[in-house]
Amino acid sequence: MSTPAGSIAHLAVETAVIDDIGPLIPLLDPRDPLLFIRRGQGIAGIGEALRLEFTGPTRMTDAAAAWRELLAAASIVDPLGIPGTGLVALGSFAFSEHSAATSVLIVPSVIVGRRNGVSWITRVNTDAPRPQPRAFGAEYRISLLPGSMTADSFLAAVDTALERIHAGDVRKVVLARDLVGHLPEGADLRLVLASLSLGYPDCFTFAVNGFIGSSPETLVRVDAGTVSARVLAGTISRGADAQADHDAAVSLATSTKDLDEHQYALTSVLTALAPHSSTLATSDQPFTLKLPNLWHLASDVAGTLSDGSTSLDLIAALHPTAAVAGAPTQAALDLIHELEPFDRGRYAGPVGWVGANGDGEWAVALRSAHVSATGRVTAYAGGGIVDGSVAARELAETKMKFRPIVEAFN
Ligand SMILES: C=C(O[C@H]1C=CC=C(C(=O)O)[C@@H]1O)C(=O)O
Repeated sequence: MSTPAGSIAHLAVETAVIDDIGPLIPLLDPRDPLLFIRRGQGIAGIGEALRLEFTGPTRMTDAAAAWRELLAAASIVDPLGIPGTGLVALGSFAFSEHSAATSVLIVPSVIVGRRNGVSWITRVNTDAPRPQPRAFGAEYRISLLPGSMTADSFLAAVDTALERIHAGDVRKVVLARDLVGHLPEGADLRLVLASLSLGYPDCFTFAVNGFIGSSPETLVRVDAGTVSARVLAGTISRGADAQADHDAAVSLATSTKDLDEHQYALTSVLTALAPHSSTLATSDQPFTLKLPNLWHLASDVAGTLSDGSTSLDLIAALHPTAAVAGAPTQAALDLIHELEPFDRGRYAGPVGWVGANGDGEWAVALRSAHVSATGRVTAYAGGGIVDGSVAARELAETKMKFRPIVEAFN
């Protein structure tokens, strides 16, 4: 059951164009940053005008309903009307309906953004001045060490998953493991965000309510009546030189095991979006997406929205895709619950933003870490297990996927 923490307030929202805002990360709160950017474009939030909290199986549909209610009571001046201007909430949702983690929509008091050379500021119930960059705090390094799922227990869990696949209980299941560490007193989280956005510019670097990361996967984007997604599943390490790198990409693109793993994820996205969109299209074959740490099999999906769904309605319809759960979905979720000794929290859930017209951009929260109020850091990475998977290779794959977060904290 979801429980919005605050009553739906009246929000007075005003967006204005400003001179180039410059880098967004130095403007953020060092300990409680709010951010969603890719290639330096996107939005940053300072302060909180409103926070809505949700839990349980209806956390996303409740958020969609609360957002509609909020909009009806808001007055919005938005001369720009481009993605990210006007009333915007940043959000992050728990992976599991059983999670103890709270899902949130946060309307910042001040939002600054940049897109296609245009910078803007949005003020919500405030006449606060334009935020100024603040010097970064002292550099720090922390080690992230195995948490409740050790390497050995991960190997055993993958073998159990393979037995269940061979028994016909499930066709694909995504298993993750955790790494933990502790921040020094007063640590500036913007240093981690700066490192992620510099190292992984093509990923969505995000920070919402103590949850940070850099995800390559677009769960859904809704923009002026169009809907799109980038589905990822299937992974191989980058080669040590140009030839080995090329060979790695070719071997991924022709691997039956990875193509199967990818197809489950793609089918789950197409099935979830079909009732909401016409002209839904994707390529015949996935392409290989190059990231600094690995190659992924990727499919871009695009269509026209046919039923006026908001981006929040669509994350509710899509989550969890087979890129982070498996197939069939419920059997995979049950197996994840059985084999993973932790609550995923908001790892692998939707993270992104929604605007006043319901448009928005949501990533699958991968390559991420939760930072608790006491400074405990918990990072997660997982991989899809299908017939043909090998436990030791899956463990190596999680190491590759941890690299962005491990290196950003180190
Ligand atoms: C579950 C994760 O990645 C997913 C997304 C891309 C590729 C994946 C894979 O090849 O297993 C996973 O489905 C993760 O990064 O923790």
